Amino acid sequence: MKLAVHAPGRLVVRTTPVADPGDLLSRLPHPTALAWVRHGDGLVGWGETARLELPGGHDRFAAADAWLREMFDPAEVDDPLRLPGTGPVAFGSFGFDPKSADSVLIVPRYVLGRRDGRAWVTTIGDPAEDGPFPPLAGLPPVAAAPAAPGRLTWSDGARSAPSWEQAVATATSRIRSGHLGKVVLARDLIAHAARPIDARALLERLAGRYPTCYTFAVAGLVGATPELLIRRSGDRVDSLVLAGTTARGTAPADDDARARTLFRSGKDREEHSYAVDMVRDALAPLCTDLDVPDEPELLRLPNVTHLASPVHGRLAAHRTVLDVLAALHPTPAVAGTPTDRALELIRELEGMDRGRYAGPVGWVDARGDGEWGIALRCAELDGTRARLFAGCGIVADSDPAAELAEAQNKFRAMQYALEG
Ligand SMILES: C=C(O[C@H]1C=CC=C(C(=O)O)[C@@H]1O)C(=O)O
Repeated sequence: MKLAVHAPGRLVVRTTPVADPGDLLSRLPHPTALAWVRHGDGLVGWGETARLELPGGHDRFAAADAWLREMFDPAEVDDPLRLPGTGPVAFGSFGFDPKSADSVLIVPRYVLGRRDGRAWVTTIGDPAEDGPFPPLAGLPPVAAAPAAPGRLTWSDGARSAPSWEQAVATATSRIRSGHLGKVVLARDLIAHAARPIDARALLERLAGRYPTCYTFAVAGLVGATPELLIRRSGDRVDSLVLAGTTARGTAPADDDARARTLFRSGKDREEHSYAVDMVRDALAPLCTDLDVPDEPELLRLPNVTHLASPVHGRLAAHRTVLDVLAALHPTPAVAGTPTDRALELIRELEGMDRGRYAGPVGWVDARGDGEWGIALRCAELDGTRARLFAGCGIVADSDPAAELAEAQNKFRAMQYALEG
């Protein structure tokens, strides 16, 4: 089922410790950036040693895992650090819908990483194809500042605001009639820029304003997501389940009042509990210990406050991060409950293909460690065009106008990144 656009022979991989690089993103030499950064730590990559584009299907995670193992298992690896993210890695971004053909994995030629005070560069190549392959001798230089996209004009995506509100109203009536419990409906918005959009300019702005989020770029999908779908480090797994949202207040007292209202809101707690229950049910069979909080906490971001449940577990047997995310995706934070009915309603009501928005995005290494978020607060870049996405969980009591306002607030992360 797989279509390998470019797969090399035997890889030679060298990881070398380096001095603290400072801002990882500033060292990306081209606009075709790969990135996964939070609080300054993470991985950035450039160049392309191998690429896999996958058609749709529920088995796309297993196919990706098998392809990586075929390539990474026989690799000649020199990795004195042996940390999550050292040695060979792939960045990836999967289509949201199992019917979508948009999933992509990229093994970069160069990776620069930092984790807990240690930094490294990794060179990944195929000497048979590339000739003698020079590893990076040290830190790559700081690149010239990327150009901003310039003047922007905006247009609706698949649905205008009133048409999307109508879709939300239809969803609430289906939910009230007992057809399903929750569905997440999204809309898209198009930005047209004066100049080709350089992902690096957006990444810098997002990482500066949203340091607690995971700022990412994979094959033109760029964003800063607050939602960690799964992190695997050895037998430990962590997830941060988000669902339930309010706008930030204009002053501290107003902000606190909004946060309290969110915390007590039956509608938002219902939205949240669908997501937490599903993550618990998906992880429980895979874990010996699983810690799921009884009550959510509040996660405050510059544009919105979310209900958040941090989940931690220990894997019972060897599973790669891709095995675990296959069990989790799509959660009710982005699809709904029950999943199949929610997916059908999304296809019927959104009037668009989500592509990789709301799909898993992140990285995986040869040991099966990795970090994957849900691709939210993001845009798909194509030359001078950016397609932004935002979605909202809909339950029986959802109000279309309030959901539209919530989607506008979620768009603000990428609007800020583009507009500065
Ligand atoms: C679907 C999105 O957000 C999800 C994550 C957090 C809160 C959500 C909500 O309150 O609706 C959504 O479930 C999005 O940002 O596009």
